[in-house]
Amino acid sequence: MARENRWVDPAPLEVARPRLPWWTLLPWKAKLLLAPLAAVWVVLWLVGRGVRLVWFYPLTSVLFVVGGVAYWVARIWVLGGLALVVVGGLVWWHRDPLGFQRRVRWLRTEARRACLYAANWRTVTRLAGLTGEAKGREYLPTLRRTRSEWWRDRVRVRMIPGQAPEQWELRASGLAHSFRARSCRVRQVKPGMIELDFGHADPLAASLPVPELAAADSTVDLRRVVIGQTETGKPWALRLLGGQYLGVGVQGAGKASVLWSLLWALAPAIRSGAVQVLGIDPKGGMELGQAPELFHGGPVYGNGAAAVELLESVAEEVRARAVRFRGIRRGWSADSGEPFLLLVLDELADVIAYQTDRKLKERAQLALQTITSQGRAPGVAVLALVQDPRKEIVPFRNLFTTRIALRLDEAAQVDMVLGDGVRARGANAHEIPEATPGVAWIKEDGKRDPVRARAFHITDTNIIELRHYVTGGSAVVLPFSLRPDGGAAA
Ligand SMILES: Nc1ncnc2c1ncn2[C@@H]1O[C@H](COP(=O)(O)OP(=O)(O)OP(=O)(O)O)[C@@H](O)[C@H]1O
Repeated sequence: MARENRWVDPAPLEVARPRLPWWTLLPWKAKLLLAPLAAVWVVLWLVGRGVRLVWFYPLTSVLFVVGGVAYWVARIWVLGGLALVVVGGLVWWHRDPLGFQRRVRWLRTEARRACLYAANWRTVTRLAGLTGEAKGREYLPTLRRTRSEWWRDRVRVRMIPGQAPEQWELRASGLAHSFRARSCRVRQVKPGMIELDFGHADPLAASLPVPELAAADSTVDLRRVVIGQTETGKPWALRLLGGQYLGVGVQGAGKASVLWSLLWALAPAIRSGAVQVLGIDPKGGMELGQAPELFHGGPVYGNGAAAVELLESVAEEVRARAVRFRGIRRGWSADSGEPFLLLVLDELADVIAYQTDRKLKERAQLALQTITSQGRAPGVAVLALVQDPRKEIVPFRNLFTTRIALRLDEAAQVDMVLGDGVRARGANAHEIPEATPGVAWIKEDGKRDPVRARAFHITDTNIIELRHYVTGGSAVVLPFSLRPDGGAAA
């Protein structure tokens, strides 16, 4: 019974009929007339493919043509020369792989394009769901220019219509795995065009020794204070004039190196009095107490009334300067005759969140909000460091124009510090290895893409050198065991 009811395919051998191109249906006379046009089109298409090939593989094309001509003229010598070049290249690569990769960038670019990206592009984009289909036609994102550096490949992509960079950001991890990279970041180049950054190595893996202190009579450009290096090898510069900085990182993330690198770069201006640094160190002086001479009037140790009063006095100065500048100048400049003020808060949470005295806590929050929101024009900047970025701890994170995420514990913390969507653009501060303190992701207001950089490594010896520099050699540095407070002050 069951057998009789079984469904039988009425046309088991019927397959999808192939769709013939429209021109095959034309009468033969029309085909004859259109034949020369079709021939011209085919030739133009071939020329276009050739030009494209030369554009993407210039070196290989030149070598191919020159090699072919030379081989035709003098066979044996060319073969010998070629063998020598190959063996020489292999020896160089074996002895100095990094130098080889740095110098022979063009070769690497073309080899990686041909063997990795062009070879797998279609399959990977299809499997990653980055292709599209409309009216029976498949749309593929186009692989454009590629550039290989020793630590990353930059791959430009023309997206298909209707696609957004965010769709690529969602697939970034899968793309990295498919193209055998450690990471993949998506950058927007122009409408419809993105650049994928496939990282293979960390250019910030080695710590950066601090440069020599600038000559005492040199001027410091407060719009460009260099405190380290970005992953592309450019200086990591802070725009102190008009900027408010929040640095967040777990214990040992290297927050102090951001602070000391900044003071190091400002040293000539601190020495001349053009910049006055005010400091609060709630950890009893463990950090700022290493160089108290750098701070105008000495740092305040602790988070009590003295710390809050200092904050309030800076807030008052912000208001007073605004009144003094009114109608005379739009913002602070060196010729105003007033020093630029930099307020350094080593552990912000201790001052504005962990206060047991509620009144002090409110006063501290109010003063700091005034400074960060109004300090730009009167020439007052803040560098605040904190371990915990939660809203309950720093309720006014958005008042800091630049946020620096050093190593963090969780992905959610990255969003809290850098803002929504920045992590999707590659800023994985929670993945910074413990072995690279001082590495950070930086997000500046008004700039779409975050930057990855590392601060200079400032040692205890450097800090002593800095103290002598700023005091003109009069700093008294006691050996650790002789310090009255067990190491904090001199
Ligand atoms: N930029 C850097 N390059 C290399 N090493 C660094 C750098 N910054 C810090 N370190 C090293 O990492 C360790 C911890 O650094 P640091 O004290 O600056 O961290 P932190 O975030 O301030 O920690 P904490 O919150 O406990 O004060 C130190 O041993 C220091 O020498």
